[in-house]
Amino acid sequence: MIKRVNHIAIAVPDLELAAETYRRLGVTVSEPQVLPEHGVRVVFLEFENVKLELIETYGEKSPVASFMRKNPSGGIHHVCFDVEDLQSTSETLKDAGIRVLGDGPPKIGAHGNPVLFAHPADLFGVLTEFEEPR
Ligand SMILES: CC[C@@H](C(=O)O)C(=O)SCCNC(=O)CCNC(=O)[C@H](O)C(C)(C)COP(=O)(O)OP(=O)(O)OC[C@H]1O[C@@H](n2cnc3c(N)ncnc32)[C@H](O)[C@@H]1OP(=O)(O)O
Ligand SMILES: [Co+2]
Repeated sequence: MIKRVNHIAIAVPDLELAAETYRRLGVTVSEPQVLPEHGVRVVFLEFENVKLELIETYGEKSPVASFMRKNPSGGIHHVCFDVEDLQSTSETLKDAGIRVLGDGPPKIGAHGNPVLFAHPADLFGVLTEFEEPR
């Protein structure tokens, strides 16, 4: 089901400051993207072997707001895996007793691909995102 790591996300209190910090460390940083449907602003850090996603809360109902209240300096927020088929992934997760978050169809993520999230309490304390590359 899981093919590879797509990205690791770090929640930050100030996206511009975090982006500038990584630029100074020699990292290629994308332009900020606003994703109102996900309640975040995001930039990507490009590495040879993996992408990192820096996320900042956006809007009144950001799913990251509560995490930031508990972790005001920021912290590792989620890991994302590529999967072949999101529908069968959703069914496999549910069969394994792992809660899939949200009740509608998968949202489109920052890369233009459908994504879903599984509850951190059911995956060893790690919020886990699954993405189907198209
Ligand atoms: C950029 C777009 C997209 C992409 O394409 O890559 C993204 O990545 S968007 C990223 C933001 N979106 C999401 O996070 C969506 C899924 N998340 C959620 O639905 C919620 O955040 C949540 C996981 C259900 C938590 O909701 P919240 O309102 O924060 O509830 P609580 O504060 O009560 O948390 C419940 C429980 O879970 C623990 N928790 C919360 N967040 C995390 C986390 N990131 N990692 C690990 N654990 C987390 C929290 O501490 C609570 O634990 P207990 O206190 O033990 O109950
Ligand atoms: Co993500």
